[in-house]
Amino acid sequence: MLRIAIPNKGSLSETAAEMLREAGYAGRRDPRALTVADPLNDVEFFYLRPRDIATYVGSGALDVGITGRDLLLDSRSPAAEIASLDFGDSTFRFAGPANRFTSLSDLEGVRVATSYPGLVEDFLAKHGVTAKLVSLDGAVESAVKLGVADAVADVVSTGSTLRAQGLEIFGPVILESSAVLIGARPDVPGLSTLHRRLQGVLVARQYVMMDYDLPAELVEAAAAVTPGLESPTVSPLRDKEWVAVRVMVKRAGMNRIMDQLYDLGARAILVSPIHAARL
Ligand SMILES: Nc1ncnc2c1ncn2[C@@H]1O[C@H](COP(=O)(O)OP(=O)(O)OP(=O)(O)O)[C@@H](O)[C@H]1O
Ligand SMILES: O=P(O)(O)OC[C@H]1O[C@H](OP(=O)(O)OP(=O)(O)O)[C@H](O)[C@@H]1O
Ligand SMILES: [Mg+2]
Repeated sequence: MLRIAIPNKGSLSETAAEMLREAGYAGRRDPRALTVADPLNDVEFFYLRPRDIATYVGSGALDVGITGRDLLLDSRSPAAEIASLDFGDSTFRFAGPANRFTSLSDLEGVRVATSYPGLVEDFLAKHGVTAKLVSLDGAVESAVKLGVADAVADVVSTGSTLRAQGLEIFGPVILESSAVLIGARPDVPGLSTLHRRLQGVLVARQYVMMDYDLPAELVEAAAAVTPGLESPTVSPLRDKEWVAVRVMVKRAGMNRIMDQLYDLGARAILVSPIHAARL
């Protein structure tokens, strides 16, 4: 039985639960439940604070988990990232009062508030800067105005929280984060199935199926536009001069590709969603 840690609340919880549901796993009926058994899939879910998930997985108490890359690094847990899950994107940055700081070295000896002290300490140490970290639980953007710190290091999504507190980003990007699947033992039974299922959900979200009809002599030119993952499926049509092509394309670029195919001579270009996939 694979024991899986997933966020019980916060920014990552809803999408993580949705991905697992799309991957065919059982979810919570009671939103306050801390565990859910899914014997049909031979897994058990543990709903935990995202900040604690790397600790549980790193200690071996649980096999795998879904958390943020920033939270994983901050925890200094020995758990490793297995795959990025393409949601919960954020950037981790330094910020300070407008015009006060320009580069990382300006942080030398300065008070920096953060709720990710492990992550920030490791980053500063790597760059040879010694700052005084002020560890806070959240709302760190208020720390400067309230006088407990000179700068902050925090998760930035839209940047509106920083702006509202009169702070500006400076210095290098500390980390580009996203939700990740983590584990401590790559060979744990059941992990490869979970990983493949989650990848199937990502593929179903990122790709669409494209069908089109094409004069047979244009197959090579069309394959250059839509190479597919392995190779496009080309089927004969009743009219021997035409073929039907079926191929997966990235959802994000599909309209540009349809235009290119149309210009090339393809007709009846149809797009349909992929509901599930195993590649
Ligand atoms: N706008 C955002 N605000 C906070 N965290 C975000 C945001 N977007 C993505 N994340 C990611 O979500 C994870 C933090 O989730 P977590 O549940 O710990 O904090 P939270 O959503 O801020 O909830 P809370 O503040 O109630 O603890 C991190 O990996 C972070 O990078
Ligand atoms: O760039 P933005 O779109 O403004 O988002 C980033 C802010 O959102 C999060 O705060 P949250 O609401 O989770 O509160 P917290 O600081 O108490 O965790 C994060 O800690 C930042 O403060
Ligand atoms: Mg928060």
